[in-house]
Amino acid sequence: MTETLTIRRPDDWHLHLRDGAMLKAVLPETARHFARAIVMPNLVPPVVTMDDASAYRERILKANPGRGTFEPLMTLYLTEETDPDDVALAHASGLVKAVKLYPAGATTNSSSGVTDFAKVKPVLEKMAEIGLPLCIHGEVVTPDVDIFDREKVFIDTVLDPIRRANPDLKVVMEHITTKDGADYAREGGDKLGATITTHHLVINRNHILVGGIKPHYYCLPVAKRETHRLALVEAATSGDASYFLGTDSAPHLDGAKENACGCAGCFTATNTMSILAEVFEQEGALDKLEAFTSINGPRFYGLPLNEASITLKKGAPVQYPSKIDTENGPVTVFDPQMPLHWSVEA
Ligand SMILES: NC(=O)N[C@@H](CC(=O)O)C(=O)O
Ligand SMILES: [Zn+2]
Ligand SMILES: [Zn+2]
Repeated sequence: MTETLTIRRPDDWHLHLRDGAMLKAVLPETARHFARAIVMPNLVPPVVTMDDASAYRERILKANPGRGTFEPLMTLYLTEETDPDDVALAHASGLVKAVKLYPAGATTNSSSGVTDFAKVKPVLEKMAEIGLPLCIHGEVVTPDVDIFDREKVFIDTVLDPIRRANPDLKVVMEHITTKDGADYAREGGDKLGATITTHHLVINRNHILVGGIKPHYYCLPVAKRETHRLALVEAATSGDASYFLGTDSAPHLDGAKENACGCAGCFTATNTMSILAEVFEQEGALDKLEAFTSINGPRFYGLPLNEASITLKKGAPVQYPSKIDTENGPVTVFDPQMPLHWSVEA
């Protein structure tokens, strides 16, 4: 007997598509299975204004010829100079679905991010007023805070004060990696959501460091100890409306990862749905997969659920490429170190 699972077509609520040759190479990997994605604005230079977002959206659509209906949901990169009126206009036009807050220096291409939170107060107030969500990379960058504690300290010292000062602001805690993050999101009411990545459901910090350093498992926020991974699995598979998929699929050329100063990001677009089905099945929670990938996200963002569906089929271990090629070199696909039995039917 073949087992199949049909769910609404999934969306990715946190995705890096990059630009140019990389965009061309990675976009089909997402468009194959996903209907929509919240596209991260951390290009070089970043996507700051409505005009930037509009031009970037055109480049994405052009890179996806004849591949159906993939819809990029655009975001703006919050800087200390961001103009609240430009944000409001971008939202009103329907172009922009969220604003992204990077603490300056926290992650890849975050140097134009925020250091002085007082400077972005007018933008946050405007966003609360118009109902535009703020997506947050939640890590402090102060050198005295241990990298494994950056998320928890951020919640206590930055996120909670922001939310108290702006109780109507919709906030997404991006790529949570701790039990503290999962608990805070669950208790935060309907104005607070959290994305969970594919890779943080699979790896803990041992995968990065035991038996030699594994650059393809290095991402930010860095994977934490096993107790935290288990809390994330529990959260994602619970069906709780606070949690939704944001793969944070973040391609870098192999040469930039396999490097004395390797950059952060795991590329999971290619095998995400197979990995998630495997993880949810192991938890006896396949019936909760659709909530995580296809329902909780659009509900939070106030967008319609996808009417189209995908069917996953269980069988012999799935074959997927270990790398995808770009004009500038290969990008390694995330290796979950376990056989995957669920494939997405074409
Ligand atoms: N997650 C990562 O490790 N890297 C992301 C940036 C981010 O999402 O923080 C990237 O753009 O490469
Ligand atoms: Zn991030
Ligand atoms: Zn990201």
